[in-house]
Amino acid sequence: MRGKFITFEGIDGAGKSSHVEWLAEYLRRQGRVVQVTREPGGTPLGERLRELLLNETMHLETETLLMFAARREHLASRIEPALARGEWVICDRFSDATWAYQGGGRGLDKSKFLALEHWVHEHLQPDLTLLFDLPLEVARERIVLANRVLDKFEQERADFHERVRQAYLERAHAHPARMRVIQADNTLENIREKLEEIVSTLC
Ligand SMILES: Nc1ncnc2c1ncn2[C@@H]1O[C@H](COP(=O)(O)OP(=O)(O)O)[C@@H](O)[C@H]1O
Ligand SMILES: Cc1cn([C@H]2C[C@H](O)[C@@H](COP(=O)(O)OP(=O)(O)O)O2)c(=O)[nH]c1=O
Repeated sequence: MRGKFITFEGIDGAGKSSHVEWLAEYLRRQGRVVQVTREPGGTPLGERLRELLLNETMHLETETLLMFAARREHLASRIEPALARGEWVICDRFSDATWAYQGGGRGLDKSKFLALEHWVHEHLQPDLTLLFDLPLEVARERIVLANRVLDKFEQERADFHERVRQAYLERAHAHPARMRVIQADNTLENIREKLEEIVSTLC
């Protein structure tokens, strides 16, 4: 049987990475074979593109095309084969991030996003997308506390991140069967309980 494809989304500092490995372990304890991966990245070529995407300034369409180029490679060499083998794939960000960051944040024309999405993965969408949502100030505070080096996107102004957040919520509203909004301004424990409940509906 084909495996399940789960993606994590949300603004920077929402807490996605804190739950990705935890969810993988939770599913492994239930006997699933689980791969954890991320975008941009997930393949040797994708990781090289990630370096460029997170550090170099470039034209918005170049940025969008490189995100989808990395995704094409990721799907072909890693995600699709794993799902076909019956494995589950958990991916830290996928196309909803392009919708939110390049579309909402930077103002990419929606029709261009939709054309690329159709080209790159017309027949595949995640089985479940967990959208970590929280007020911008809480996410910012967490990033400051973690003392992490900020990449190109994290260095953007607050209004950029607010547009990203709103674009994610708009997308979740348009795809209620696939996307579940997690109230991420909550304790790790409460969030994990919620994730267990949601994921149990997939099994
Ligand atoms: N529910 C939470 N409550 C408090 N701090 C959290 C919570 N979730 C994550 N953090 C902390 O916030 C920071 C950012 O979390 P992270 O998982 O890296 O976010 P993301 O991957 O979404 O950017 C980390 O230092 C993490 O320990
Ligand atoms: C997948 C993807 C990510 N991004 C951005 C969002 C993030 O700021 C950045 C890298 O994501 P992420 O891996 O979440 O960074 P970190 O490990 O620092 O938490 O790339 C886009 O702008 N578009 C995309 O399509």
